[in-house]
Amino acid sequence: MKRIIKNGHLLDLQTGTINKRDILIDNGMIQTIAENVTDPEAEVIDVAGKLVVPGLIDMHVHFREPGFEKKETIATGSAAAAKGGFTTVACMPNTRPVIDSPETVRQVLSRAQEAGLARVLVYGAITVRELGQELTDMEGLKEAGVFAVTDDGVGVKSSRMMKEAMRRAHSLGLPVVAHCEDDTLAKGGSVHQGVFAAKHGLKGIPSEAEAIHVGRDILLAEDIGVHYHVCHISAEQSVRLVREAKQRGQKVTAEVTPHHLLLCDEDIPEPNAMWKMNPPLRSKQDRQALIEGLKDGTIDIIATDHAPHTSEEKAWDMEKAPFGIVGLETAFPLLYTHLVEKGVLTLAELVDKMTRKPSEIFGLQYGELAVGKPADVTVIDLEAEREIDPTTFKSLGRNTPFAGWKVKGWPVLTLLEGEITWREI
Ligand SMILES: NC(=O)N[C@@H](CC(=O)O)C(=O)O
Ligand SMILES: [Zn+2]
Ligand SMILES: [Zn+2]
Repeated sequence: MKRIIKNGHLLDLQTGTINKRDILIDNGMIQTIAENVTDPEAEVIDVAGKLVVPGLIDMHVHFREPGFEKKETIATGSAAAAKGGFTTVACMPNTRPVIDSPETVRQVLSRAQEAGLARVLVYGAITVRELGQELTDMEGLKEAGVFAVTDDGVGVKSSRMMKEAMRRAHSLGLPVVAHCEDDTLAKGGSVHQGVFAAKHGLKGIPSEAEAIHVGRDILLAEDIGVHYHVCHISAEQSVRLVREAKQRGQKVTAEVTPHHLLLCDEDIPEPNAMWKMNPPLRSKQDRQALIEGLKDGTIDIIATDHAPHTSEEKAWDMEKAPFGIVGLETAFPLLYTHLVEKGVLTLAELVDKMTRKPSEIFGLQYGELAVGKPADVTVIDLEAEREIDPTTFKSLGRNTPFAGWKVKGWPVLTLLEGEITWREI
């Protein structure tokens, strides 16, 4: 089937300029991009005045299937992705069973295929059941389709285990993606060790709990040459370590979440698990360092760490409730409103860090609007302003601290390989 996305405002990521263009899609691929395209066989969708960008890519989501289908399923997570303007997402393996076997990888991929609303990439675990005791069969995982390995949810405790994992992953061409957390420092904490923790007498998680792993892993990776990627970077010290490693030419990359870019511990109104996530919201100064790191390229990409939990679990108190907040359906409007409109990032910088750059660092084929590429296209209404209302989410997770925030820049049309996955235009 042919489609024309007509009169869109296409953003040139290099120059930041916007050009009015039509996109002709045929057979799931972009066939033509030009000022005026006509084709009598094509369905025309007029998106006059709306921003047209490559389908957004989120390299860090938790879809909870298999095992925790009350929190999210691959189908509901994919629907949330589509509504949020995402066409490609990468699923973390901390499911039950953990995605540590080829069989589970195949199961997740086939569920994603059935749902059909997002392109789902799958991370395999580094260690069996993410227990840090024994490496997974990375070769088998790769054959089954994983593109990278991680034990997200927990840090890999043993340096020896991490080093061996890096060697094995590197020999297979798999990036090692790390949740950096030294649990001897972090254990029992529910918020950042800082102003808020002190005020409320809560046990804090210090920044070093993250930075120690970042530093350790950079040292371990140096000789091996593996692509090492830091998940949800949150502390100033970690940013510094990644910056230095990059300056030395090491293949190190990092991601930051929308919440760590927009919030700090002082923004937490009172102890309430909607504000509980791992790593925790850190200090104002850390938040500033993340923004600087993103601007100077130390931090490569933005990823949501979409982590749905049930309302029941998130109603528990701060110490008992699970860590995590959802992100797919709010990421773009939040970042557009609070970073682009306020002049912190340009629109081209924001879009780049959510499309082209993730594709580049992980060697994917997506994230670009160009002839001959898969037609992953997201159309955004930059003027539409709405309050964030968790009851309207496609995600089963309603856990967000951003409920009630009035934001602009909502995705109104998402196409995955030319097929409509979200539309309100
Ligand atoms: N980020 C979180 O707060 N929670 C994640 C785990 C993780 O990303 O480490 C989860 O699985 O719920
Ligand atoms: Zn994590
Ligand atoms: Zn995560």
